[in-house]
Amino acid sequence: MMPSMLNPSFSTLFPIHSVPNPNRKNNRCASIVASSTSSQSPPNIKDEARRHPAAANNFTAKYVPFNAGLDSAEWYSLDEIVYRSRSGGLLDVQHDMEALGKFDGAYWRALFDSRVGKTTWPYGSGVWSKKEWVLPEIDSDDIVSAFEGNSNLFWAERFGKQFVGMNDLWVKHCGISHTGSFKDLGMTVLVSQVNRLLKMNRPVVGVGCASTGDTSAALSAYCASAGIPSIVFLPANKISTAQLIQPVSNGALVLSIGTDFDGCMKLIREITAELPIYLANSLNSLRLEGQKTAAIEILQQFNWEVPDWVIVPGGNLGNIYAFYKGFKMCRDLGLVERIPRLVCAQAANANPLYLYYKSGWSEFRAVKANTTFASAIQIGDPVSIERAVHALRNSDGIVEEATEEELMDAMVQADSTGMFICPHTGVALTALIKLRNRGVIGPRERVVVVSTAHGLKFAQTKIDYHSGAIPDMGRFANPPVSVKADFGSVMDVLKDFLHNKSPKFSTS
Ligand SMILES: Cc1ncc(COP(=O)(O)O)c(C=O)c1O
Ligand SMILES: N[C@@H](CCOP(=O)(O)O)C(=O)O
Repeated sequence: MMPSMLNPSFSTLFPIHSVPNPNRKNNRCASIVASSTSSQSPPNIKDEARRHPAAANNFTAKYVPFNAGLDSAEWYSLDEIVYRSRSGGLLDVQHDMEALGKFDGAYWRALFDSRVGKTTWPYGSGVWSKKEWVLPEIDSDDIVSAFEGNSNLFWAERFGKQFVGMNDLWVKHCGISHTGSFKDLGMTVLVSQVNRLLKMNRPVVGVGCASTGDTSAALSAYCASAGIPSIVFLPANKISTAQLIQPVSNGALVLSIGTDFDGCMKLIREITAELPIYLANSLNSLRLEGQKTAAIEILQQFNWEVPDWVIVPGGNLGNIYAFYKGFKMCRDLGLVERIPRLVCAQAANANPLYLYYKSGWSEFRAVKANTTFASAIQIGDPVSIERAVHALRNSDGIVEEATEEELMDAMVQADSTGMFICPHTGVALTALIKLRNRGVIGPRERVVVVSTAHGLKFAQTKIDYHSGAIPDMGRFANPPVSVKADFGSVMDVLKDFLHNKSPKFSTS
């Protein structure tokens, strides 16, 4: 690897510029930009980016069969429409690591750090701030972005101390995002590439996915933003109202189909093989290039220190591999020296990976996924099973599962410490509780739990828990108290409450 002294400085190669205020009079940049825009329109951040093109570099990426070596004879340009290898296996996006490795870890750390918190197009996005590692060849003009990523990584102090006896527990809140889940990270990449393909007149009439509610929300939003038709296949009555209204609002063609997610996934694969509809599920390895940036962001937020464990809820199983890939690239390119141990957490009602893990990776069987409150991971035949196994085996990883009561109680307990998490994050927290109880994770280890969606998408599930509507559940319910509208009745309730909270408190 080239020592940093020999490298051109990153600010020479990738200049960072402040963005002019298009409304400001006598804007210094206005006259320069005017030549590239219509005389009527004020300059915007894309115009500004055009004025400062990144220096030419030789970074490239291509599709290869999953797990192929660096010299794979089978490969495809990212401008081809291909989801499977010749043998029908998964694909992976392979970067030119030799070209990237000409710059040392310090260089990449400084470059990525320099882009955080800016509005420079497209680097203000947490995904596109790592553009060279994501889609190095795409023109910045073709990118469709809502400046996703850069999600908060917060210290879960009270949950850590009270429920798992830990002082160094963190939550990476990928649900605080444009459409309320981590899917935005992958969808900005996929839809940007489709935007590019359309400009190249490639045969694409729209983009489609099967979904348990979050992929469809992200797909419809990014497509709507770029004016590209989107089509979503949803299992009827199996996603939350908040998730359903997202693609409806964004103008997608919404098909509510009388099957489960696995049935929808099978259908979309058949349909995209027949019609020029581009497939947006994580079977398409482009998505994972965006999702892997959450792992890079975690390292960055810890000032490039590596946590001991990262726990990720798993369904179709693309994300666990995306995390592995992000961590591995950081290690291979010298940004950090090791990778964390990964835990994939599944709902016991939809646990094919867990069963495979328990069999010592000897026998994989798809299952019929049963209904779970963690509805976005109600998946029995995950498309990325090989990717997940690779990630876990190479990170000394573990698979855990959570029953319905465990995942709901964990969610509610986390909420009681000030979070408002989704049930899938409840699955991940259950895995943490179990691994702490068994002593696998130590009290002083640094753990990151990945929160994958916003709790507001699952408000009804929380209402059902707290109102006692779910049989045999609700140990930690906190239902509203109905009280008559008079001073005495309100005082009675408050005295009772304060006395129970603190027996020392006495109002008599
Ligand atoms: C909220 C949420 N959490 C977790 C997952 C699991 O991610 P993956 O399918 O990549 O395993 C999904 C989607 O599947 C999801 O929507
Ligand atoms: N939870 C997902 C399921 C599909 O996963 P994908 O990553 O393959 O698109 C969803 O929200 O649809």
